[in-house]
Amino acid sequence: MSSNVVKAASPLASAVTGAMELSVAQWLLVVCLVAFPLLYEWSVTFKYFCKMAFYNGWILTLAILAIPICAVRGRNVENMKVLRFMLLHIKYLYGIKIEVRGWENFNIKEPYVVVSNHQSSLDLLGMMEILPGRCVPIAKRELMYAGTAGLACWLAGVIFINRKKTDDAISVMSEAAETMLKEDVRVWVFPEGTRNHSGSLLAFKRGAFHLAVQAQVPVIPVVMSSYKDFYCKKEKKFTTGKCTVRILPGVSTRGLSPDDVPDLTDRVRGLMLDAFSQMSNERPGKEPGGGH
Ligand SMILES: CCCCCCCCCCCCCCC(=O)SCCNC(=O)CCNC(=O)[C@H](O)C(C)(C)COP(=O)(O)OP(=O)(O)OC[C@H]1O[C@@H](n2cnc3c(N)ncnc32)[C@H](O)[C@@H]1OP(=O)(O)O
Ligand SMILES: CCCCCCCC/C=C\CCCCCCCC(=O)OC[C@@H](O)COP(=O)(O)O
Repeated sequence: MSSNVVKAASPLASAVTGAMELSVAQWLLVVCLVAFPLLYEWSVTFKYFCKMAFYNGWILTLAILAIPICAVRGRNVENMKVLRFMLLHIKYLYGIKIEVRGWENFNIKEPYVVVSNHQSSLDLLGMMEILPGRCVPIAKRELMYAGTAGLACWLAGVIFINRKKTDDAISVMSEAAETMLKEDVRVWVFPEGTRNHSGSLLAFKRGAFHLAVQAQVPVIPVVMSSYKDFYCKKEKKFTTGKCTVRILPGVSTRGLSPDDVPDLTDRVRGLMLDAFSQMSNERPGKEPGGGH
């Protein structure tokens, strides 16, 4: 009988002895492996930071793969297709369903300027979902220095502007107007100029509209519905959810001059604001037309 007790106790004893032999680093690893999933499930804030860190980290990692592929062609807007292809799956990783409406409005052969609202870096998902061929975004210069992502963007022909130097930004955009026509390129601009998660649209900067008038090409407004139901930076909330992307009919600039830019800007912003409000009223749990 005593030998049975010894037999039964020995695995336990060896487990206890084994545990006592763990180094501090191994203990820390065990604690982290247990604590991480618990914290992830219990803390909305912890989940938010993990998801955002992975989002940025994953993009930086994917860019490592994209760089050699893009480098073969050199700096070329066709490389944007490579970035798009590499980023398209991210919505599945995050359980974000994207519904697109108005595809037909992109059926224009000539170049155009796309203008869209800018809520967060998550806009990249909606943008990649619908990015037309030969279309490059205008981005703040700081993004060029975002490690591998910056280099990938540069190789894909992203147009960088220095927001602190208006004259420089304007001359880069004037060059872009020429490039659009000479090289059949479309340009994507966030006319709010900065991320805005206020639930409305900021005043629009006029650069995108000057660009369209200078090149005499249409402006195509794109509106991404509010992320409020699944993402909120202030509340540190990031769950799964649905986003609707609406491509609105193009607005012609034919015959317009720089004097018409303020009016054009207001008109396009008005159209986008209407669409944004309408889409906000269609949010799950809300009756279309304003009910709660
Ligand atoms: C595998 C993975 C790899 C990684 C992949 C990652 C891909 C990422 C790509 C996504 C990138 C997204 C990046 C988003 C951003 O960075 S948003 C921030 C940058 N974008 C903008 O700022 C665009 C909008 N800004 C403008 O258009 C501004 O007008 C700007 C030109 C920048 C100037 O701004 P500012 O200094 O604030 O001045 P104003 O807007 O007040 O303008 C001053 C007056 O100048 C007139 N103006 C403006 N532009 C022009 C022009 N082109 N020609 C002539 N005149 C112009 C403007 O009308 C003002 O005059 P008035 O007041 O009207 O008299
Ligand atoms: C070695 C350096 C490493 C730096 C790491 C930087 C981390 C960045 C990592 C990945 C980049 C992800 C690309 C996301 C693209 C979205 C760009 C974006 O949303 O920019 C914000 C800009 O529109 C407005 O900026 P502000 O709201 O004015 O601010």
